[in-house]
Amino acid sequence: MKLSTLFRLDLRTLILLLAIGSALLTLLNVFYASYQAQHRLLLHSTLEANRVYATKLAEVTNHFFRTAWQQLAYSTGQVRDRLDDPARLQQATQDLLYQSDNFNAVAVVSKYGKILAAAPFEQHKALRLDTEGHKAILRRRAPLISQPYLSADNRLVVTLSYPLLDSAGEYQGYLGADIFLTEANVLNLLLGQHYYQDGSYLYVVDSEKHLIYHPDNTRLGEQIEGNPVIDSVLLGNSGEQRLLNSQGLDMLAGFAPVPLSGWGVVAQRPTAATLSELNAKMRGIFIGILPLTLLTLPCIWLLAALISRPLWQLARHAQHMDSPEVPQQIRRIRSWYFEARQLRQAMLKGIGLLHEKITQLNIDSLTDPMTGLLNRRGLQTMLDRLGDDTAFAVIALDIDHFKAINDSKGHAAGDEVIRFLARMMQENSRDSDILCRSGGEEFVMLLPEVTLAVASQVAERLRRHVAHSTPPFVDSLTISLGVTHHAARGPAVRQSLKIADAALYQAKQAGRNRVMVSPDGEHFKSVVS
Ligand SMILES: Nc1nc2c(ncn2[C@@H]2O[C@H](COP(=O)(O)OP(=O)(O)OP(=O)(O)O)[C@@H](O)[C@H]2O)c(=O)[nH]1
Repeated sequence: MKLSTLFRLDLRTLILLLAIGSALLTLLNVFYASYQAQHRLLLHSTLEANRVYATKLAEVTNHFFRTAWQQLAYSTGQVRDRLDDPARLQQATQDLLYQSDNFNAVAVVSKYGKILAAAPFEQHKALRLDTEGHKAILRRRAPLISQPYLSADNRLVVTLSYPLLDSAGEYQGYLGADIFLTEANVLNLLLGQHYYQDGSYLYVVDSEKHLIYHPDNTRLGEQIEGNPVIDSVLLGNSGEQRLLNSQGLDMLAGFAPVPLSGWGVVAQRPTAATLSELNAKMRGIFIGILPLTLLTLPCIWLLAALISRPLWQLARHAQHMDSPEVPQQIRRIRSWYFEARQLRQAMLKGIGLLHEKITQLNIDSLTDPMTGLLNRRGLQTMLDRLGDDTAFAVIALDIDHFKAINDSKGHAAGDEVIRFLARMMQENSRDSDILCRSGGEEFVMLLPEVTLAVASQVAERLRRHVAHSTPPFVDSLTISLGVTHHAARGPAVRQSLKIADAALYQAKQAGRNRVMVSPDGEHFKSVVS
């Protein structure tokens, strides 16, 4: 089955579909484009915000280390050359611990690894530290920030140390300040201000990719592999990146290094959380414009219907252009815009020409071209129109000795004489009479609603006029006529025509130039004027 038959689309449906379809498509297009633009903008702004935030916190942390070392440096000045004064050492450690919230524990350690003073854990005094971290501090003899390590009492700790030199510049040990990563500490204070409710969070890694700070405390100390952002920040880079993190989550991350500690700060937000906000917003917009859209669609529908209506009506009438009522119906179509008006005018003109042509063809097919009288087909058509209910008189007539005219004056002259007689017939008849050239020089006249007596007078008058006329090419012209009457609902018309012919024959036989009347084909009577 053809597609066109399956979907019988007329112009009106097509315009409606096109108008509503393009309106909806435009709407969807605008909606999609704005979604895409918002999507790009949101991802970009989230990445940018995270980068700025990570950079800020990295700077704050770096600044903290600088001031912490200054604090340690100041305190080492207090205890230098007094390592043999336990009370003084103890006082200095306590002062360092309590003058700020920066450290969870402070200790003075001798160059042999022995704790000379400790706060708040005074009982640790005289302990010897032999962890790798402390050995490294003693070996390096420089301000250091340790890797996170498990302390003797099972705490995850980072130690900031500052070397203790006597007045001669001789290395005596170090002043160490611990930050307990799993308990309340300065890093929590610095980093914990982050706003977590929108799904974003912050974490810090040390130079060996251990988590030093993370909202999930249980992950502290965990070493993270396979995270491109961590790899980048530990190379000293700062920036922003969309990535799949070590747990396979799509993240929007900003990152920045902490130069003094070699740590990296990463602020990130799950992409899904970011986009869900956008989706909710777009849903809101969609719901917001929905009423207007629903209101617009009927308007578009109405407009499309108004535009298509005249075209649709014109197309419908075009299917019946030959019908006589169509021009009137087309004139009534309200063509309210230029193109429809032009189309209507063109159709009316076309239909007018068509009807003219049809009428002309009809006339041609029923008319004798030489005389303009009806031909045999025309006569039959008129008889059909009269029908059975109309009575009429029949006059059959014929030019006398026409052959002689033809022979002596020529065929063209004979034609001219025939035309002359046709004009005489027209002049001697009424509009309601039916005049026909039934053969070469033979004619028939039907006189509707006319009695035999009147028809006899008409025939006689015509005969007289012809006989007294001045015909072309010949000196005189006479005709013979046979008259009869056809009654309503009478015998067949053919029969009446035969009777008129018979009467004509009798007129010829009786000497021509006369009228012979016969009511029945058996009795004939010559008309005398
Ligand atoms: N010029 C011309 N002659 C025609 C036409 N049709 C028929 N004729 C001629 O008309 C003549 C008719 O001749 P006939 O039938 O013998 O009749 P007639 O000479 O009129 O003699 P009657 O009728 O007995 O008086 C013939 O010569 C036809 O050729 C026509 O259209 N034009």
